[in-house]
Amino acid sequence: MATTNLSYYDKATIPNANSFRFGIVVSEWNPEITQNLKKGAIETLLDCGATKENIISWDVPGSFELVYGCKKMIQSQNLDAIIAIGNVIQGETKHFDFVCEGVTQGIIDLNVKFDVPVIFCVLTDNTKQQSLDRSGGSLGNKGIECAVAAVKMAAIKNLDRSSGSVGF
Ligand SMILES: Nc1c(NC[C@H](O)[C@H](O)[C@H](O)CO)[nH]c(=O)[nH]c1=O
Ligand SMILES: CC(=O)[C@@H](O)COP(=O)(O)O
Repeated sequence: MATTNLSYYDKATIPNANSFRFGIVVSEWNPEITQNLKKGAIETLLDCGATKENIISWDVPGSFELVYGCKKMIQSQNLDAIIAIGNVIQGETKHFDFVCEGVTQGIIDLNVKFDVPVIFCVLTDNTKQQSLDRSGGSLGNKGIECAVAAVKMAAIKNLDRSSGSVGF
């Protein structure tokens, strides 16, 4: 099923983020897209209770470098979740496939190797219009969706053994 609305969320189902520290790593490729994703993510984190002081942001050259940037951020910062933001648009060659596979597998590896949830906020689109539609356009903003995911996963990260289910 195609994406319908990436921007809707119900704050009643989201934990308060006021005690959580968030990282955002942003690809510089397609900045018109990635900066809108970043804007949506930050606005949503703040709306969910996060403070500006608890949100740190680094830029990397391209989506392929998101993996290394997130790794270094995990190793050097005390974070509860990271949002990896990128936009890969199909070109003439198979390079799209390798970049998408590399960043996807790399982020999976980070979630397995380290104890900080890394949220996959990478648009992998056939056309620029698809990216525009999903970064504040007709289909909403993937950055909003991923910020909500980051808050929810930060809550799970901070569960202690005595906690029960996390009711979202
Ligand atoms: N074509 C896109 C790229 N390509 C660059 C790679 O991400 C990487 O920086 C390069 O291969 C050097 O390692 N990156 C994107 O984020 N989006 C694209 O559409
Ligand atoms: C998606 C990409 O990696 C971008 O560089 C497309 O380049 P190309 O047209 O050479 O496939």
